[in-house]
Amino acid sequence: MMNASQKFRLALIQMRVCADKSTNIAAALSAISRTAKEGADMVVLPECFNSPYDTRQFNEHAETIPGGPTWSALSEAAKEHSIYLIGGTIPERSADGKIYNTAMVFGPEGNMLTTHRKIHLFDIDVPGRVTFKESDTLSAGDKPTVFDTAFGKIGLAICYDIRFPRLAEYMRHQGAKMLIYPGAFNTTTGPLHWELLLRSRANDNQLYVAGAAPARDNSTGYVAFGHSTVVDPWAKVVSKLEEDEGILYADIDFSVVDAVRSQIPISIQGREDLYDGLFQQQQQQQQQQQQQQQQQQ
Ligand SMILES: NC(=O)CCC(=O)C(=O)O
Repeated sequence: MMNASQKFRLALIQMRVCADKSTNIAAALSAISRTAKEGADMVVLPECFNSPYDTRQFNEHAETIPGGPTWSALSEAAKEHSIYLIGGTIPERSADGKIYNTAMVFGPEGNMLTTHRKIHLFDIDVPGRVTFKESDTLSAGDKPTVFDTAFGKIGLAICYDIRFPRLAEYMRHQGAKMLIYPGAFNTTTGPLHWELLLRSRANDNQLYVAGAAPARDNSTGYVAFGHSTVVDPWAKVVSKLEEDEGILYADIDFSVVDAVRSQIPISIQGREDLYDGLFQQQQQQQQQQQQQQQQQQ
């Protein structure tokens, strides 16, 4: 591990996912071991790396956290290689029988630091292009996640969560210097929105943003876009993969976050006094209009 406290080497694993859970876990472990040999301090797996991204398969692949085979394998890998490991996501079966799309985070001693349950479920319908309804089988999380590392604080959210700027803003206010999104965008929205969203969240919040995706497999029902990407606090893409399997490395320096925030100080220039009043006014006007409409009916 690098010693300078704000600098570290990040690795994103863009792997192919198949229907067999143990094959997926073995592939992840082998890639993690490669990243450790290349000096990675923090490693990120993609969304849904132990199961096909398919609502009909989540139940079969779901496991409890802690205690399931994926949890054990990742905990041991983090400890063996002395890395921070963000275990992409897996379908998690909770004590009350619900299933969540959940990311696990392990520290270099193999201890689980936190989990994040996807807050915004991916329910969209673009006719003839892409229709997906996570809420058919998944439940939504209700807690933003920011965790401490030796390098600084990191915010964690999952794929569709990236479309919601207020969640990112909240994590930034909690001290995050990087946002990590394990994500599986698709070939319809990916080309238009994936990089745009990663760069937008970086630009809005002046921090690093990393998106770790599964590799593309054209034989599956839902075809992932790939293109794992790291963006810096200037909103510049520093490293990006195409659609095939691969590992993306980026050398991160959190002092750049502080530099950008002091050079372009938007976080202290916002006119919250103005917006708060304007939003309240707008809400009052909408309520009045609704009341008038109800009276007229
Ligand atoms: N797995 C997801 O949440 C996909 C999100 C996505 O593709 C989008 O367009 O948003």
